Amino acid sequence: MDSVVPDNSVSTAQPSNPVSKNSTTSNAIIESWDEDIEPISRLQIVDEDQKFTENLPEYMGKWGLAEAGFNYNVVAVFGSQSTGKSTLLNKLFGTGFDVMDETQRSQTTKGIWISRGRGMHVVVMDVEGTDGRERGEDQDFERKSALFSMATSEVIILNLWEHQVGLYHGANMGLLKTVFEVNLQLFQNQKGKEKTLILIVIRDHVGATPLENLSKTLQADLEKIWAGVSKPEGLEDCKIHDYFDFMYTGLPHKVLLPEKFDEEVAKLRTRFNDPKDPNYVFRPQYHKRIPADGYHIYASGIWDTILTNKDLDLPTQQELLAQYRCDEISNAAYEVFLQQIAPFRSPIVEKGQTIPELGEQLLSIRSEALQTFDKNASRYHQGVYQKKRADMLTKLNTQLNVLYVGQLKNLHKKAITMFEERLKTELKKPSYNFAEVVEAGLKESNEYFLKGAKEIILPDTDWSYSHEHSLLEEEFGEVSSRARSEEFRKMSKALSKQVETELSEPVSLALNNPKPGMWQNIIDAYKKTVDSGEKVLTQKAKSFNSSKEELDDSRANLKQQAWVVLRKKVDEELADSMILLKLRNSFEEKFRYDEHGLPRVWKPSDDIDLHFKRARDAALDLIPLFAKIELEDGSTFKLESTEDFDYQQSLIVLSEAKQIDISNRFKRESDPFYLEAKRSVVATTAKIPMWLIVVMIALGWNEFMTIIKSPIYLVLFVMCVAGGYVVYALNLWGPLERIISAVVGEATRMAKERVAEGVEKVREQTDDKKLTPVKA
Ligand SMILES: Nc1nc2c(ncn2[C@@H]2O[C@H](COP(=O)(O)OP(=O)(O)OP(=O)(O)O)[C@@H](O)[C@H]2O)c(=O)[nH]1
Repeated sequence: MDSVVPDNSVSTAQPSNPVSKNSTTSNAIIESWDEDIEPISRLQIVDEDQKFTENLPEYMGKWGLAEAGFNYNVVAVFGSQSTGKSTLLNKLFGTGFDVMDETQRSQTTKGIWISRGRGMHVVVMDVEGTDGRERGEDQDFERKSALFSMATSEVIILNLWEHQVGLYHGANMGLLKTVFEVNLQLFQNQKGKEKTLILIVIRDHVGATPLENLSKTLQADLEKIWAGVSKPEGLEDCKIHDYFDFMYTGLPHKVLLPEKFDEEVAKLRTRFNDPKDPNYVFRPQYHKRIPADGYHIYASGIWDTILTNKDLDLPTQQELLAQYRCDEISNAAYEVFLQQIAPFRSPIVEKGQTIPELGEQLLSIRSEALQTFDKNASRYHQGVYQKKRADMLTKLNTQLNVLYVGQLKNLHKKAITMFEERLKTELKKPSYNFAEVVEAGLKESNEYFLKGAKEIILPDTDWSYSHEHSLLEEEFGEVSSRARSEEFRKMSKALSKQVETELSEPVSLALNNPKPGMWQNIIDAYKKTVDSGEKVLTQKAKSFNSSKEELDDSRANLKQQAWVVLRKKVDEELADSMILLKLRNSFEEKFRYDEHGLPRVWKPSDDIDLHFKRARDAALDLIPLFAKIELEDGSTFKLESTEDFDYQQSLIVLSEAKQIDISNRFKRESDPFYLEAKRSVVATTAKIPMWLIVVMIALGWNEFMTIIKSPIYLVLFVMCVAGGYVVYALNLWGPLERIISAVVGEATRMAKERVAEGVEKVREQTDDKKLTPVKA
């Protein structure tokens, strides 16, 4: 169980101004601690059961040392039991270690205690005395605590009475042997690199033997002990000074000369807190280079290793500590890093947005995470730190890579959309050069992508956008070729329309005036149209950056398209009804009109049969002319067939069966003309015969002569004729007719009334007669 002495005044116990290793503080001139000041809190880090405390991190924080980095030192005290170790530490550092009650004279310090020096960044360790009286002959804990102190402290205070000097056992030479041995075990591979300072404090130094003499005696003893220490292989010749520096000091009797004692202790304190003191003990070469924030892990790790009796090898321990702490620091920085990049994930990965200056922001977040890591982890074992840093960088980059890939994809999509929209807008404009539009669009979108992609390539990554860029370029190609096809399609459509317009009239004219050179005229019109179409095509093809093959294909396509349009027009013009109309027109022209184009009036003398036959044959002769598109000499226009276009077949306009059908239908249609012609001859022949006219003149001669001879009749006749002429000339037959009918109607009505009145009168008279009584 950890036992901790309660400290109710931690704040007063804490230094208000942490002392820098390189600065002299007011503590340097403090001669003794005010007895009333609350001692600094202390902690038993290893208890009687050899269990390591779990409260060290808490106490390190409480003492204000957790964030001290390397700016702290560790001192431990060794010595026999009840030699005033705790007293000395309390006086020197203002700590509150238990001091033996004078009356009891029993061991007070059990296990290992730790506290902080007042006003100093010093961890003070009070180690159980090594007398063995309380523990019997069990040297186990002595060795373990020596190992622990040596592994964690820079300065070891070796406390001994003056009268013990020169006595092997009395001066704790056995303990020193242990110290030397464990030191060799711990630092065997670091000869000369890390030294430990042993400050030998001779207590109750009365001064009869000068300190110099005492130190010489002690030094000689130490060399002797060193010689007797069994050394590892390869280190047989190593010297004590390869591993240790020694300092000696004496202190007067505390009980007999308390003031002198306090004075000397105050002087001694400057060695611990005044770097300018020539005997300053915390020289950099003694520092164990354990960052303060990792001290608790290191210390507990050392103790665990000691307990399990494994070989305690400090470099390995330092590496282990570095690994543990670097992981801890890395994880903490990584958590913050994850929180910082979280807001980017949704817009990039889920919403497909691009974030401007993403690279800069990600780099800043990554740098911050690395800086946090570097700040705390760089103090640890360099090999481990560098490796962990590389690991962390990889871990950070893995997370950032998701955003990088997402942003790259979104840039890709946006570049394509940008390109498509630009094409769409530019190609809508009235005059444009396709190749120029495509080139400008490509340049703009490509630059956009490259700018964004370069921006998000972070240093210290193997990221590359070349694959995505090549995919983008492929897609650009597809988009532009789609746009080109679309433009080609539009152009072909426009050309087809143009061809249709240009061909429509000549085809219609030629087919409505059928004659042997008809098809030649149509082909000529076709060639002319195709020529002008080809000119447009060639001009546009330049703008499309078309290859020669593409242009040739387009030309062939144009010819074919134009031919299809032509055939369509021919089919329209030579549909059944149209062809019959054309035949009838031709027939009527020859049959119903004479050579001067005047309508023919058939006379009995005319040979209707012959005329009819000629006209009909001429019309029927047109059927084979219409039936096939061929030139006058029987040859055909040359055009290449393709898979879906059979040119030879397209030359046939009317099949054999169709020709027969049209021929029969026409014959039936033409028959009524023959009959009509015949009837019109009969009608002309059925006129009033001459003799009848002569008879009529002979019979009416007397009346005619009467009118001529009588002036009244003549005048009346002339007036009637003139009146008739006026009515005819002024077109007054209608009104005259209405007047006459109105007059006749009125006259009839009046006549009817008169008749009715007459009848009424007659009836009344009849009735009167009936009513008159007969005079008897
Ligand atoms: N003669 C003498 N006695 C001292 C001196 N310093 C302390 N003492 C007394 O020695 C006794 C033991 O003191 P501690 O400080 O408890 O000694 P310690 O070495 O810490 O004892 P443990 O922790 O039990 O090993 C106490 O009664 C002190 O008063 C000194 O300089 N000279």
